[in-house]
Amino acid sequence: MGVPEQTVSRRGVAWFAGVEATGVVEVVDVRAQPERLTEPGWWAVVGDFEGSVRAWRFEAVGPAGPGDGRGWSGPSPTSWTSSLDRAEYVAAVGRVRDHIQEGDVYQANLCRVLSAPLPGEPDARALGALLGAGNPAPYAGGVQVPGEVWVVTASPELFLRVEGGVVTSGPIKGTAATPDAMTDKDRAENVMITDLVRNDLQRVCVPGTVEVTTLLGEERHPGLVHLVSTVQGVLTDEVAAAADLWTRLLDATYPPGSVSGAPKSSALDIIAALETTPRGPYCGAVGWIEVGADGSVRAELAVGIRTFWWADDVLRFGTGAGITWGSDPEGEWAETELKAARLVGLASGGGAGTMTD
Ligand SMILES: C=C(O[C@@H]1C=C(C(=O)O)C=C[C@H]1O)C(=O)O
Repeated sequence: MGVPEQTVSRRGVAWFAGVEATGVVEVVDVRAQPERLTEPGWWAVVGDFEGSVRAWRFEAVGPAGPGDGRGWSGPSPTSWTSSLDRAEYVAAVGRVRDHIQEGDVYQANLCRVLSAPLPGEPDARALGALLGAGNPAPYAGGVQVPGEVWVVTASPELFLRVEGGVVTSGPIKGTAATPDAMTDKDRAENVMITDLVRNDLQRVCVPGTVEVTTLLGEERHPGLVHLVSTVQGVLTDEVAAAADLWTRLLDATYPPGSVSGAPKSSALDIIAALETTPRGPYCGAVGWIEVGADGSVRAELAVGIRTFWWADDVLRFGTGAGITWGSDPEGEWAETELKAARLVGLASGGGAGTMTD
């Protein structure tokens, strides 16, 4: 990995937002030991969609170089398989629409996980460099601690930023290949989730301070366009000063609304019933938390979409779409293909796409 052996710390690397960190000092379960994240330090964070959120404290933190993608040797483009194939995904979209008709939910984000065999722990930083060159993303980064975590993200979506006592979230809903292909259905999807995120943030913010500062902003990302809203609020003094700040923030907001659905609890039940494999870090949280010497907290956690993770000799990547009553099942399948094609192509050595049906 090009990481120097540390004497007191374990081997590991994390990179986010122009920072590269090496040498792992400790790992904590964020929800069970939130007070550990009030001590000064820089932490890399990875949360599974299913609920477990861990943070690794790093010893040495400095500016990140561009990295070198030449060390990456990915799976063959034809070796990927999907947890739900085209027919199964289309049928599951129909089931979500049945639930919408029944009044159980008005949106659910339905996902599938692509996997490909990749024996031997690969070099996460090398994949990060490759994606950085071929698919730049605002929340790009990654964490590799051998035997503990291996995640590389090209996420375009902000889950939580905390800075100066203000919490910000940037829910994305609405995906199209070009701006003119964005429909009323995409706008409706976004508004539903923006409202949900407002409600989530309200639980930890001073009443009246939660605002939608951008509604339905259009953002271009490599190969696609998204609708992005921004919601922010002022943390209550009690929450901002709490030793269990991170438990409170996560209890209010986790898992992210955009990759769950609305109402969130019903959407989570439907997802658990229809999806056939855990999402893991996909649709969870990936990013960093920095606690200053004065105890001040800065953090930026992305929604773990457009994200690769590796374990047990298998490389994985998730892709999904928000389903509403207005969904066309084949169109939603196509949207999941669009979200995966470029990144999976890059990780497969610039190969021919996802080839999952
Ligand atoms: C689930 C994914 O994306 C989510 C769904 C989106 C949508 O339906 O438009 C957009 C961004 C994400 O919140 C994914 O990229 O895999």
